[in-house]
Amino acid sequence: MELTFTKMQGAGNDYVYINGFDYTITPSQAEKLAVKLADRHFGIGGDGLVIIDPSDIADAKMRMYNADGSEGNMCGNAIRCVAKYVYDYAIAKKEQLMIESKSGVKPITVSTENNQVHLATVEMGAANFNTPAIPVLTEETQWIDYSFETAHGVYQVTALSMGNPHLVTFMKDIHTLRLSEIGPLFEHHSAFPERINTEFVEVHSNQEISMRVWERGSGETLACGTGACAAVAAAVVNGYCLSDSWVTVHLLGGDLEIYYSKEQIYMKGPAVEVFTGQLNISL
Ligand SMILES: N[C@H](CCC[C@H](N)C(=O)O)C(=O)O
Repeated sequence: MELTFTKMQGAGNDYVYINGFDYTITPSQAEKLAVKLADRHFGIGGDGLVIIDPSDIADAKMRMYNADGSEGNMCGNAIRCVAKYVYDYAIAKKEQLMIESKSGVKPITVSTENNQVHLATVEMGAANFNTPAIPVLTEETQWIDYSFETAHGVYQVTALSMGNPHLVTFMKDIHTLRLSEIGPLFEHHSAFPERINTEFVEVHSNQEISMRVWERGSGETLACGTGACAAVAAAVVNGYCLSDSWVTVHLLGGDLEIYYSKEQIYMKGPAVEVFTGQLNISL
């Protein structure tokens, strides 16, 4: 099957995008395709695969798959790129877009230059700290500054959902972390029946943090949009950052701006097309 794809990245979190308006790809095909195309040696290379489908309730629908083929419910960096694709390729040439995801419809405002999107602001919804909603298997109703035991020692963690599961821990220096060793201990821990995305955060001020992320199904990525929202939400409830103000999040792949309130989180960041291509693939 001849497939046209588009490679896009948001703060270095890169995915292969396929236009589902042109191709019908079943969930099981998408899971296999994600593993094949995400491979950085034998495929196109990326943190996963995103399929941009028609939607009955929004301008388009995002289906996101991690590099291991597992489907994620929401992806912040990818949804900005989906909005870019929908605008740039005239699926919906509007600066206020609605993009459907598995965790609801997200309103997105795009900023354009030369008739192309370069920046997008997403209404990400509210953080949910209730452990059953994340999910976390525990007697506790919330894990905020919770002492969490791993094979690598005890970490003070905060758990929350941004439509996908996140665990946030704060530390003095994130750059000496051996993430490939400790990331899987969190991702595959028995407390997380659906696994989990984990953010390791260094606080610089009440409006500036840095973070690294170990993503469920993709390993360490250069950025994670839902993860940046989770990091700021956890920083606010733990008293490190200000509520109702913008916080700059420095990630390995670039910066995201996050505005936290109890009711709504906004994420602002870049959306970049890297290249397009064709490939022949058997589904
Ligand atoms: N990179 C994405 C998050 C992917 C989450 C995925 N790893 C999962 O929840 O399974 C983001 O920018 O929000």
